[in-house]
Amino acid sequence: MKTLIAILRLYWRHYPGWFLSGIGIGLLAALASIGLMATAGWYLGATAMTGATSVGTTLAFNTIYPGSLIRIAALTRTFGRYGERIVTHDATFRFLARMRLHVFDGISQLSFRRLRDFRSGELLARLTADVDALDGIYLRVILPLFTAILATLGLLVALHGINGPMALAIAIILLATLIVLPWQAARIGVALGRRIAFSAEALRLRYIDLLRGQVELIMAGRLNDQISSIQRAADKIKQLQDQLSLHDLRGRTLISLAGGAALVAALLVGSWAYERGEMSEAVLLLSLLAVVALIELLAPIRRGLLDIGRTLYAGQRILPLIADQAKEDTSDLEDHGAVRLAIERVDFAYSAKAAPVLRDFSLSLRSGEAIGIVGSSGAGKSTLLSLVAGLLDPMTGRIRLDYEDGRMAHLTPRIGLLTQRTELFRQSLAFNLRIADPRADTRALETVMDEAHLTNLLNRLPKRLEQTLGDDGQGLSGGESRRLTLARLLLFKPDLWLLDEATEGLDQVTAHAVLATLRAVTRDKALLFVTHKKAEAALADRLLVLKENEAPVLVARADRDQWQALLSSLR
Ligand SMILES: Nc1ncnc2c1ncn2[C@@H]1O[C@H](COP(=O)(O)OP(=O)(O)OP(=O)(O)O)[C@@H](O)[C@H]1O
Repeated sequence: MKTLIAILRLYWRHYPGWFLSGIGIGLLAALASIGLMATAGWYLGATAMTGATSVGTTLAFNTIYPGSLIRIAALTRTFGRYGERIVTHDATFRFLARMRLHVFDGISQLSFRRLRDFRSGELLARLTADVDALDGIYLRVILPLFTAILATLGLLVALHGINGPMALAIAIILLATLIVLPWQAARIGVALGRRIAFSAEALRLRYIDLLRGQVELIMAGRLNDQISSIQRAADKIKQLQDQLSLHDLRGRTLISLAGGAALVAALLVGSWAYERGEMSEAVLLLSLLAVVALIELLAPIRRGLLDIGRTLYAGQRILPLIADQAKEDTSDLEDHGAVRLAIERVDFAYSAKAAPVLRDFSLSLRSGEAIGIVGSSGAGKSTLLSLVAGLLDPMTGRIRLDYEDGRMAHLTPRIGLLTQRTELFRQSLAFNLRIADPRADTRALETVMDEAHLTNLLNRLPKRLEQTLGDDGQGLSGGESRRLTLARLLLFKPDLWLLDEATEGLDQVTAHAVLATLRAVTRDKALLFVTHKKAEAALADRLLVLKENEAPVLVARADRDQWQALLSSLR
């Protein structure tokens, strides 16, 4: 129930007008449908009785008014249904598109640690299948339910005006149907829908495992096992869907029975009223056909509620991802000003059981300063960069990065991280660069390519900046890929630069050239970098030495002897 309310609140918050107009137009179409049947019933009854009683006598019967009413009702019903489809589907698609963006924003803000908890393909399922499943709540549950309840109440009020006892008899049967059947359908739907969604997820993940690990599965002779497990998941879904269809069929039968009961009750009470002269034949026929039209409105509610489990399950999985996205945009800011990084008494371990990588660790860094991190492999150098970049969360303590100018305190400084792993997309070179600045023109792109010492590469590519790259930068050498991500950072103009072995894998000449660029562009920025190389370490004002199970040591350039000894220990 909480999930249902949360989804409806989201819908209501973004599209209250569409939400209400959909129900309004749906109700209009439903009332027109009832009105059409009722007027047609009255018209038939009245003409029949006119024919029966007019033999030998002269009876006048006005066919203009009922004929016009029937036409108006028929047109209203047709246009109402069309309008309702347009409005409700448009609103739903807008809602889904917005939710997809919210879910994506939520995913992009997850810490690295939370991201690792998801299996591959799971996040894609959140963005696609789960968001799509939300369409059912409004279109197939709220809309038919509200329309049916309001139309039933409207008809009962009208019937009460015609004949109280008849309205009461119909009210008892229809209201009981409107309570019992949806409740029972929702109960079955929640249980079965959840199981179907669960099995569909298992099927999807097993497929992804099969596709990703095909070679390993073949080598280990486990391909058939994996295919059988996929088959089992598919069979399970079919079995559950058959159960759902069976419940749907039963529900339809029950609705037909309830409708039949309401009709019989209306007929009995109405005939009784007719015999006592309280109701004409035409009005009796009108009432009966109005009830028939109303019963038609009840069937869709049940089908929608049977599917509700799938929707709720999807809602439960994506609602936690939809965070409040009220971030400030700093993309328009030209002059970012000075920043200050403060790492205060941070403890970090990869899991509760793992040994801590950092213990009670503090460090501060300002714009214009450069700290190089050196030390043994596995000492936590990359981990420290990930913590500062916000990819990992400290267990205790805090890490703050702020603009020194108090007027910019509400803005988030830009962090640029260059790691060993480069992320390049199967898109043009220009696209890959413009991720950092969508408004950058060709000249700006060529400038950063030049600064990253990639002009030779650019000249080699037949389509230059429009050349499409392969997945993960296929077609480029490792060094070129890394320099391309460096060019992207140059375009991004971070306030804090985090570099993890920036010149690793580059030949000496290129490494020197890249270092010269880095020195120039980071001169008035804050720079924290990991290195094993003497030439790179010489860029720093202070060197942080990290060693496993030892307290970190900070060596300043002014401390000449220690500085020299440290540099000469590097290659
Ligand atoms: N994702 C992870 N999950 C669990 N443990 C990890 C993870 N990444 C690193 N570690 C562990 O944390 C410790 C610090 O690793 P880190 O990569 O920060 O070291 P490093 O100093 O950068 O090493 P190197 O110089 O070899 O790159 C190591 O013991 C490593 O095994």
